[in-house]
Amino acid sequence: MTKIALQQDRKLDAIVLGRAGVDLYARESNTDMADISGFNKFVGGSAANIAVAVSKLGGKVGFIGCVADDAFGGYVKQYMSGQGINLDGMMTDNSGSRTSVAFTEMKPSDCTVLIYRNKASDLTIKPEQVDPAYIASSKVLVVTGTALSESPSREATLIAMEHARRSNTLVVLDVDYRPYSWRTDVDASIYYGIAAGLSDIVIGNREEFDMMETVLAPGNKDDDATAERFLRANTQVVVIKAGEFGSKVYCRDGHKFQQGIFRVEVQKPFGSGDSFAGGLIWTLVNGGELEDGVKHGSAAAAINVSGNSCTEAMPTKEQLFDFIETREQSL
Ligand SMILES: Nc1ncnc2c1ncn2[C@@H]1O[C@H](COP(=O)(O)OP(=O)(O)O)[C@@H](O)[C@H]1O
Ligand SMILES: O=C(O)C[C@@H](O)[C@H](O)C(=O)COP(=O)(O)O
Repeated sequence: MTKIALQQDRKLDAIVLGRAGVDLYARESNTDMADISGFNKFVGGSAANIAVAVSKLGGKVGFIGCVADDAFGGYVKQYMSGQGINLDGMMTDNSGSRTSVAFTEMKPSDCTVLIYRNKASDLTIKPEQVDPAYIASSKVLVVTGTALSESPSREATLIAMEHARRSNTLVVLDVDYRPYSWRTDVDASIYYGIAAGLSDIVIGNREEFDMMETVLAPGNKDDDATAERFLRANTQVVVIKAGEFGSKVYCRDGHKFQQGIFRVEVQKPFGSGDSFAGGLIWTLVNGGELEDGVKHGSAAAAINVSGNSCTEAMPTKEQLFDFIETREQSL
C-alpha cells in the first residue's frame, strides 16, 4: 500500500484551478442533437466538476478560475458557493469574455459534446491574480490542463504550480486535453511537459499521454514506457486511465497496480475522468492509501456515468461506500 505525504495543518483540503462553466444536457436520452427539444442546466467544466466531486464527498475545497461578469457567471458562483466551495480565488472578467458553455447529447457512447469557448473567461485569469498565500492554505493544488492552452491563463497556471511547490502543497495535474484549444500537439506537449515536471501526480488517459509524448516518443503506446518517462523531476505517481478498461497506476519506487471498473448502466460517457480525480484526491487528503483512492475514484466515476449530469451526479461519501459494498468490481 502507498501513502502520499501531505501537509496536514491546512485550512483547505484542495484548491482546483481551471474552468467552471455551464453544462446544458439534453432532456431526451438517445436522441441526436438535431432532434433534442431542450436542455437541463447544470454547472460544469472539468475543474468545477472535480471541485464539486471533492466537496460532495466532504472535502474542504477552494477554486482558482474566472467567469464572465454576467448572469451565467453569477449562476456558476452561486451554485459553487452553495456547494460549500471557497471562491476567494474565483475572478470575474468584464472585458467581454464569456463563461464556457457545453451542450451535450445523452447517449452511452458516440455522444456529442459541443463546448462553446470563444473568448472563454477562464482563460483570462492573470498570474498577478493568483495569491501564493491562498495556495499555501491548501493540502493539494489540482490543475486541469486546458488552463495551459492560452495566455494569460497559462502563466497564471504555471505560477500557481510554482507557488504550490514552494509551500509544499501537493500538485496534481489532470491532463484534461481538449485538442481544439491548441494550435498543434507539439505546442501542447511542450507546455504539458513543463507542467508535468512541476506535478507530484499526473493523471491522464492514453490519448493524453500520446499528445504529451508527441516530441519525446512519437507513436509509443506502451504504458510502462510512458510511466517511466514521466516519473521524473517532482512526479511520484502516474495514473493512466483507460475508460471501461479501468486504470493503471505507477509509482516512483517501482510499485505498480491496476484498478478495474464497477459495471453500471451508462447514461453518458462524460464526467468519468473528473469524478475519478475527485474520488482519488478526496481519499489522499484524508490520509488514505493510493490504492483505496484509485478504487474510490473508479466507483465515483461509475456512479457519475450512470447519472444524468456531471456535478449533480457526484456521490456523497455515504453513497460512495454503499455503492462499493454492494457492487462487483471487474478487472
Ligand atoms: N463505462 C464505464 N463504466 C464504469 N466506469 C467507467 C466507465 N468509463 C470510465 N469509467 C471509470 O472512470 C475512469 C476514468 O474514465 P476515462 O474515460 O478513462 O477518463 P477520461 O474521461 O478522462 O478519458 C476509468 O478509469 C474507470 O474507472
Ligand atoms: O469540461 C467541460 O468544459 C464540460 C464538462 O462539464 C462536460 O460535461 C464534459 O464534457 C466533461 O467531460 P470529461 O471531463 O471528458 O469527463
